[in-house]
This record gives sequence, C-alpha cells and structure tokens, in this order.
Amino acid sequence: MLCFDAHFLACLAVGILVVAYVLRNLIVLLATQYVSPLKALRSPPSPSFLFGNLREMYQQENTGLLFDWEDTYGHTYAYRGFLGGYRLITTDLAAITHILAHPERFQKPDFVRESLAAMGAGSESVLTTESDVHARQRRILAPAFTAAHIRTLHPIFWDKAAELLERWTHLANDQKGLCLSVDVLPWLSKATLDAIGLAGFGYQFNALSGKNDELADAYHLIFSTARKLAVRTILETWIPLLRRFRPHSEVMDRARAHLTRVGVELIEERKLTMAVELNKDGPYQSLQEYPRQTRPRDLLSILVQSNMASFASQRMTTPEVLCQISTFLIAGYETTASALTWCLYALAHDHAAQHHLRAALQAIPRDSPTLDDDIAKLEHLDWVVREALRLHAPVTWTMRVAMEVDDVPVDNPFTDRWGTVCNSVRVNKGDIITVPIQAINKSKRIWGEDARSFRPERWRNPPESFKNGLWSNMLTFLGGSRGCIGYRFALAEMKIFLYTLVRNFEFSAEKGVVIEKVFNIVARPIVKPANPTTAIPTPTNTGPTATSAPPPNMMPLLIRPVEAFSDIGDAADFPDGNQ
Ligand code: HEM
Repeated sequence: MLCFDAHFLACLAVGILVVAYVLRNLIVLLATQYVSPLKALRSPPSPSFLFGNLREMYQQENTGLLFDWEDTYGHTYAYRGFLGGYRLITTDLAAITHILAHPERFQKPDFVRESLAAMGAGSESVLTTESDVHARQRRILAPAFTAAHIRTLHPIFWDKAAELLERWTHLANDQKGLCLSVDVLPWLSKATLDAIGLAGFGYQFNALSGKNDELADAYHLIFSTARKLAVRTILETWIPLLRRFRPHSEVMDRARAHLTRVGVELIEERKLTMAVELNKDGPYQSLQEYPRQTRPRDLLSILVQSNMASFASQRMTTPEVLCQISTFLIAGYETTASALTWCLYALAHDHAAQHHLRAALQAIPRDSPTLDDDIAKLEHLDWVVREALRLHAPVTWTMRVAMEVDDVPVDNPFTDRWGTVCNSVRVNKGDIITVPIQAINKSKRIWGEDARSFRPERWRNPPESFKNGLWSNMLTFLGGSRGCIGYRFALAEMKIFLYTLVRNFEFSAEKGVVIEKVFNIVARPIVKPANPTTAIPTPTNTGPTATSAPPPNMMPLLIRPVEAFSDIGDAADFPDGNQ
C-alpha cells in the first residue's frame, strides 16, 4: 500500500511538474505576444487559432501567397504563428539590410538552431552557433572558401560531372534517339554528395556509382523525411521539452553514430598524413608552425589544424570539428543539388534560353587549356545560373528572433492597423522575424513586371536597388556575416555541371506534369497529380538505388543526347509540355 502510494505520488508530482512547465511556457508565450508591438501591424486573417497562418505559409511558393499579402498589406506586416503570435515579415530592403547587418541583435531562433542541429549539423556547428563562437568558427573556416582554393577543387567537379554524363549517356543510348524520362533530382543529389565528400574531406561516398554507403543513405533519409508541416514540429517550437521526446528513428541513430565514427577516422587519418608532410618539409615542431603560405587550405586540413591549435582564438574542439564535418556535408550537397535541379527545370521549360546556352557552351572546347577560366567568365552561363538562383532559391526563407528591443528602419513607410504612418518597426525581445528570401528575389518592385519569369538576359542590366545580398544583388545566399560561406563552391560546381550536361543533353518537361515545391530545409520538387486519380509518373530511371516505389521528391524531365536531337530537328520539335 505504501509502495503504491509512493509510486502514485511520484507520478502525480511528475504530472504536476509537466503541467506546470507547459503552463509556464504558454503563459510566457501569451504574455510575450500580448505586449508585442507587432500587434499594431496589419495582418492577414488567421485561419486557425492554434496554428495561425503557418500551414498557408508552408505552401506559399505554390500559391503565391506572399505576393497577395504584399499587394494587400504592403511591404511590412505581420502574420500569425502558434496560438496567434504575431511574426514580422518584411520585403522592405532597408529593414532586411538592418536585420542582417546586426547578427547580435537578430539571431537564429532556438527552435531553428535545434532543428538544424537535430538534422545532423550538431549544436556546435557554424550553422547553429551565435556571437563570438560563431565569429571564431567563421574566421577559422574562411580560408577553405577563398576563390583561389575553390579553383583547386575544379578537377573534382569535372570528374563527377563526367561520371554523371556517362551514366545518362549509357541510359539514353538504349532509347535509340527517343526521349528518356529521368528523375534528375536523385542523380544530382548523388553527384553533389560525392563532390562535397571528396572536395571537403577526401571521403569517397561513391553514391553515383551506386555503391552502398551508410552515410550516403543517412543523408538521403534526412532530406527525404519531414515533408509535411507536422503539428508536433509546431508544438516543439514553444514547448522545448517536447524536443527531448522526439520519436527516435533507429536508422537515424545508427546514421549519426556512423557519422561520428567516419568523422573521427577522417580526422585521425589526416593528422597522420599531415605529420608525415611536416617531417618531410622542414624542422617544424607542430602543424601550426607551417609557414602560413604553404599551409594546406582544404577544409579537413583546416579543421585538423584548428583542433591542434594552441591559441583559443584558432582552436576548435573535437566535437566542434565533428559538427563542422557533418554540417558541410549537409549544407554542401542538397542545396547545390536543389539549385541544379531547378535550373534544369527552368531550362526544360524555356527552349530558347536552353538553345542559347548550349550554343555558348559549345563554343568553348572541352579540351581548351583555359576552360576553367572561360566558363567562370562565360556571360551566358553566368546569366542562366543567376536567373535560376533568383527564381528558385533553394533556401526560400529564413528566420531571426530579436534579442532586444529595437526599431527596424524601413525604406517604404507603412500604415499600421490604427492608420498611423510609420518609418520604422518596433520589435521586442523574443519577437520572431521572417526574412522572405524568395519573395524578395521575385519582387516586381525590384525586378520589374516580369520578375516571376525566367529571363536570363535581364542580367545584361541588373537592377541596382539591393546592395546587401552576399552575391549578385539578391538574397539567395543571404548576406551579412551569416551569409553562405560556401557560395563560391556552389557556383563553381553548378557551372561545371551545367557545362557538361547542357552541352550534351536536351532537356524538356513532360506533358501534363506539374511540379510543386515542398520544403525540408531546401525547396524540393514534387509532382502534383493533375487530379486525384492521376498516378504520379514513374520515370524510367531514378538513379542507381531506385526502388519500385516512386521517390517522394522528384523532378522527372525528358532528356535526349544532343547529337540525336540535332539529327531530328530544331528546338521547337520537342514534345508538348514545353513552353
Ligand atoms: C546553391 C547552393 C547554396 C545555397 C542557395 C545556400 C544558401 C545558404 C543560405 C541562405 C544560408 C544562410 C542560412 C541562414 O542564416 O538562415 C547559408 C548558410 C550556410 N551555407 Fe550555404 N548555400 C548553398 C551552398 C552551400 C555550400 C556548397 C556550402 C559548403 C560547402 C554551404 C555552407 C553553408 C554554411 C556552413 C552556412 C552557415 C553560415 C553561417 O551561419 O555562418 N552552402 N547557405
């Protein structure tokens, strides 16, 4: 009896604590929301008390929601989050510039950092740290991303692009001049995973060749799950305790353990090879004594050196180094794969642009000794890459949280819900801000009436209005000190892949196939059935590890070798479905 009572009382105490914890969080949330100055902003109606506009936001790329909202509420307004909380959203360039220029005042919200950490980046990654720790990590990592170092990685990109070309050529040859339906997404994911593995860490995933690799499978799993905005995810945002009780996937746990094992092996191996080099090169006592100009610049060497550094400002601990390894593997492949996939999609829907690009690429011979310099400078290729990255930014939006009260200045005064004209937005500590990367990239105000069309020639005279994006007057790689560290890596890889693929293949869309975007860190394509009874088309080939079930994310395109196409006719002869 006593035992039952003790057990009962313990359960009761735990229950009370849990209820008190949830209530406390809800009260803090409601109080923060109650006093938030964002309540004064105009806002669209909220379809759900519990989830506000979050579900609509998730679909915004397919519905044009943010454009409608901007037409109705102007550049600066609020939408509703969990339990009706107001979140600032602004396409005002002065406001965005201010937010990105003050990373101390506007940090990543903890629920964003935790979900990135849980997806494999870890809590000590440059993607998830803030303030001094983040600044130190960026400083240490920067030498691996200079233009000069990225140039040394080109041979890896060329090899991987050639391998992909060979595989597609092999498949296409069986078609005897007819179009082959290929889901390009998994192929590009595998190729870019191989590339970052080798370029960053000398690690052979062999994903393109179809060899089984537990790590490659783990990354595939990370990006192919969580396709729906789950209620649980929203609740976890405000009740952090729930994050500790995420359903555990055994596969993911195994994958994480495997990732750590591989990371430790990579570090140890590199330490050994660097020690051998050191002894060969001179009487240095430690890696840090290497003359600066002869120090290896590849990512793994930089991480290993920092692990052994004696100065705190240059040192990363082993767990930190492991976090960077998994971060760069994640950040470095699915983003670029998504960018390339959407670029091929855009070209498949615009044969004139594709034709021009191909002609420009074919003018540079593959065996030219200056090929690397030439394609880096090739105007038309550059335009296509910029335009695809503008229209199909892989990272569609990002979030920040105000760490203190601030007045965010705006270029375009806005009228609040009481009719007052305002020149700045007041935010309180804890207010959430959405930076709508894609909506700004497609803004008619910046890019003109044809802002939502794919028109590479616009880059002949690009608009000057936005100076603060990291690259090319746009927000695709964000800006400020938290802008994408790997943008040169991504651009070089994209250009080499496009040179190789577009010179050799014609791409076209499949008739009647409508592609939509879903979000899982990056924008990924899915096929929208024309009506509920229409089956999702299964491309002839989905990549080396295809299974009978259609993959959840896919980009089926028709491809045909250029020679076969040239024999048959002109670009206009492509099957229906192309515009
Ligand atoms: C087309 C390809 C890519 C796009 C569109 C892209 C976009 C972005 C964006 C928008 C951010 C900022 C996220 C935020 O603060 O909310 C970011 C950060 C980052 N990216 Fe990329 N990225 C790409 C490729 C790469 C590559 C190839 C690498 C590495 C090899 C990389 C590594 C990173 C890292 C480490 C960060 C965190 C930077 C920091 O917080 O200091 N990215 N990227």
